[in-house]
Amino acid sequence: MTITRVAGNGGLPMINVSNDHADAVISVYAGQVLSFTPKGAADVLFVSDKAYYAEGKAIKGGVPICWPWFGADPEGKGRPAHGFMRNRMWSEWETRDNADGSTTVILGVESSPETLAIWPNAFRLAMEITVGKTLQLALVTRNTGDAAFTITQALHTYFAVGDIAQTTVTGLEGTQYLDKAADGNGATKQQDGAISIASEVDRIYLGVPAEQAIVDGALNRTIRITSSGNKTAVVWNPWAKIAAGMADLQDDDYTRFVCVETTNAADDVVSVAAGSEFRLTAEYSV
Ligand SMILES: O=P(O)(O)OC[C@H]1O[C@@H](O)[C@H](O)[C@@H](O)[C@@H]1O
Repeated sequence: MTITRVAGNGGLPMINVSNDHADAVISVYAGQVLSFTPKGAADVLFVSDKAYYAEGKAIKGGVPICWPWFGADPEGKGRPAHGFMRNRMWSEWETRDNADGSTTVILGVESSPETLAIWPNAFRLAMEITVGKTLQLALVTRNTGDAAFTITQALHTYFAVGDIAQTTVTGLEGTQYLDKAADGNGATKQQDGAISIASEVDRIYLGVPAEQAIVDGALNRTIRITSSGNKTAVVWNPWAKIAAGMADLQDDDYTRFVCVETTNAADDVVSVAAGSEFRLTAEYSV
């Protein structure tokens, strides 16, 4: 038995996965992976001890899903930042054990009169999660309507680090980025060397390669990220002042995580034709 269904924090439905390779906690609410712990290793993901576990609120940590838009409402209608999937109940669609000892859980949401009132497009959104030696994620958008629609999106992953001051993000050297912590609409800047974080960092990297790494000198480990379907990636750490203003973070939590997000953001807008699907994938290994 690799899967146990439990009432998790706040009574939210969660799936615990435990197999020969790893343990994981997956919240059906928000379609969100909260923990991925390869056997013998520390958790790859960070979740705030002050996270909210309540309908209508986003859980601070793990792998929140931003969909069908990343960041502010693209139409300026006052709808919530990062879309409306990270704060609603999803459904369990499928679970299976695979021949290589990994376990797959598929969660999903289909459009309903309620979602159509927020965003007028028919869809079927699936989050495919495979827990094995690595954590494999696929966010699959199917257009079930009769006209194309566009989306931006993110796997807004909070990676656990031992100490942000001893952490660098590699793989984005030489790429251009939009600096949201300065003037996100200004000219792009070029990444010079590995990214080290010593103040607020909120950047959309453009034209990114398929691999990045988080090199953690405190935990003495490297987390590798391999992605597909994205031309952009976001690196975010709020640093002290913004973290202190977030009720669902402890003041010093900013030292314990970095978000390296696989995204379709900024001008990386995806058009999904009627009847077709789009896959955004990421794989994490340590
Ligand atoms: O606090 P939220 O809504 O979860 O967003 C967190 C951050 O998410 C990042 O992806 C954005 O680039 C930041 O601008 C934002 O502050």
